[in-house]
Amino acid sequence: LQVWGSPDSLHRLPVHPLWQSPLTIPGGTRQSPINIQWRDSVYDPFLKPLKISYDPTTCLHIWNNGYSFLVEFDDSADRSIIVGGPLENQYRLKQFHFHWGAINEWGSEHTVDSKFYPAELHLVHWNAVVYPTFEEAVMEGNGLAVIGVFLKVNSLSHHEGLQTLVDALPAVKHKFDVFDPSCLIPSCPDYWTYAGSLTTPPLTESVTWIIKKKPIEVDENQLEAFRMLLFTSDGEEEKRMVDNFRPLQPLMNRTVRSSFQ
Ligand SMILES: CCN[C@H]1CN(CCOCC)S(=O)(=O)c2sc(S(N)(=O)=O)cc21
Ligand SMILES: [Zn+2]
Repeated sequence: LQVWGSPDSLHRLPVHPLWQSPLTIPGGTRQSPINIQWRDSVYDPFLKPLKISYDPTTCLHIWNNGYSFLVEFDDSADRSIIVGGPLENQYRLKQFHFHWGAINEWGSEHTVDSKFYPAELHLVHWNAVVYPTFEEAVMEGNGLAVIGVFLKVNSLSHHEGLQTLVDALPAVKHKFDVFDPSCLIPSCPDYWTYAGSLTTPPLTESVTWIIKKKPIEVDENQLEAFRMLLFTSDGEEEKRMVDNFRPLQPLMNRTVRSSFQ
């Protein structure tokens, strides 16, 4: 158990079975997630705005992979891509998924000034300009780019776009016709960026992280719908899918840059 917060608060963060074994990469120097200390981030005026162009018809299906639920996209051509920001090439959208907690006190993977959000969205893209397959890109330092978006609970803000996903959750093996994930990304262009890794096995140090400064707002019922999912499959003793976030990793010799002053 990680003790979080001041001793008197004695918040005890759960360590999910996925992370009970000390899953560390021997010699890892750029692991994720990390705490983003706002005042230590360095404004980089040469960072470009991130350009996002997704084709909603590339959306394939939503499913539960035992770690999260994810929506996968047809990445056989450059139809849903991001370019600009800290990226040297354009990257193709492969999938997006979420991480969340059992309660609203925690759930995100990254923290900002040591504050957790109740959930975090990851939009995963790969460098198809340089690498012939996604599998190869997963192993290379500039192979992946993941956009992180924090979710914040505001009982007055029902998120229309998220509701489309929430409606599909009960039958998670659900065919999707079209879904445009840009509706889940805040319009505010501000982001932090740093060199990191996958936060699940294989934990490869292949991710350029782009963490949006502004969260999206969702309502309590929408987050509760995430917590109804299961880690387990039919016939197994039910285990609710919650707290599927990796513990914070050391910053080591890295600087987090910001696109804003
Ligand atoms: C449960 C496995 N999660 C992996 C699956 N992929 C990598 C492995 O691919 C095998 C060829 S991935 O690149 O889609 C990816 S991104 C993230 S995260 N949380 O860091 O945004 C985790 C994962
Ligand atoms: Zn993730």
